[in-house]
Amino acid sequence: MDQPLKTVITGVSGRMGRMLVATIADSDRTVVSAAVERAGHDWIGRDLGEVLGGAPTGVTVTDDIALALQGADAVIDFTAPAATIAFARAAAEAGVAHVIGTTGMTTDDIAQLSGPAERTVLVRAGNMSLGVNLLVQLTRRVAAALDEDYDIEIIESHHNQKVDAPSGTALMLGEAAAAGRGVALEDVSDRGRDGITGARTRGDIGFAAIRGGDIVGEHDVMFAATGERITLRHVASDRSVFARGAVKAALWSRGKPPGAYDMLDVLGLSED
Ligand SMILES: NC(=O)C1=CN([C@@H]2O[C@H](COP(=O)(O)OP(=O)(O)OC[C@H]3O[C@@H](n4cnc5c(N)ncnc54)[C@H](O)[C@@H]3O)[C@@H](O)[C@H]2O)C=CC1
Ligand SMILES: O=C(O)C1=N[C@H](C(=O)O)C[C@H](O)C1
Repeated sequence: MDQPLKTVITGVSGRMGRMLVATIADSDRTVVSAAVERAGHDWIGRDLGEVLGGAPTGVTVTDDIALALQGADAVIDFTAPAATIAFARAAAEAGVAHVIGTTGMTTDDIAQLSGPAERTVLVRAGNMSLGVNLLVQLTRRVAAALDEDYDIEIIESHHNQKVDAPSGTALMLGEAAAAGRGVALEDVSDRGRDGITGARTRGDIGFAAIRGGDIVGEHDVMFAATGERITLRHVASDRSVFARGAVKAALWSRGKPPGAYDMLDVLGLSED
């Protein structure tokens, strides 16, 4: 068997960072080799196990990404767009695979990942769960089978701490629906209805975002026509589905050539 994958976790005190530490602790194929938080965070300089309320692990939380990447095989990154761009450059420099779950990235942010992806393996997805990635493929197929008599609406629901909208998953589903229809999402996307909006434009793909309580992540893709409605739905009730997908992507990265990949590649669901 291969040596356990030496994995760096960024944003380690966050909702996903903590879930990743727990997921890796349950695996004999990966170990946390370093843990990163933002400068000034009160976990910096402290033992990861102790700040999580357990036994010491020997991993000291750091804000120095270059140091954290030394000798590592992969970095799993669920943080924020500016941090992720900086980490992509550092991972490319260190030749370490970069698994990105961060959402809310603009087109310009994403363009800044193409240089790093020429130098290392970069896997990025707005949702790392198997279920959502299957839903992406189903959405593309249903959109291809139906014409514009079926209005496509994407409704996402998340917890009250989420900072970006529409969710990364909603945008993945929108891209899939647009691809199924053979159009560019940017040409048909309707993201901000408020006031006297006028009637719906035929062919648009609409987005709606709900924020409340501790909702982990729910996504509906609705195809609404006169007289009938089809809804494809995914409900995440536990963040472990995202963490398991991210760890799978990190393990998959081993030995792969540099390039930009997504979870469809990792899961073998890519149809292109
Ligand atoms: N692709 C997927 O499957 C999923 C993606 N996400 C996305 O992951 C991101 C994080 O989500 P949560 O864990 O819920 O957020 P969170 O706010 O709980 O955690 C983010 C963490 O990143 C840290 N951070 C920010 N800037 C940093 C920097 N420069 N260096 C080091 N650490 C830094 C913060 O201090 C915080 O601990 C969001 O963009 C979210 O949408 C969340 C769940 C699943
Ligand atoms: O912020 C979250 O929590 C989530 N973010 C991702 C997204 O933006 O789609 C994935 C998941 O839905 C949870």
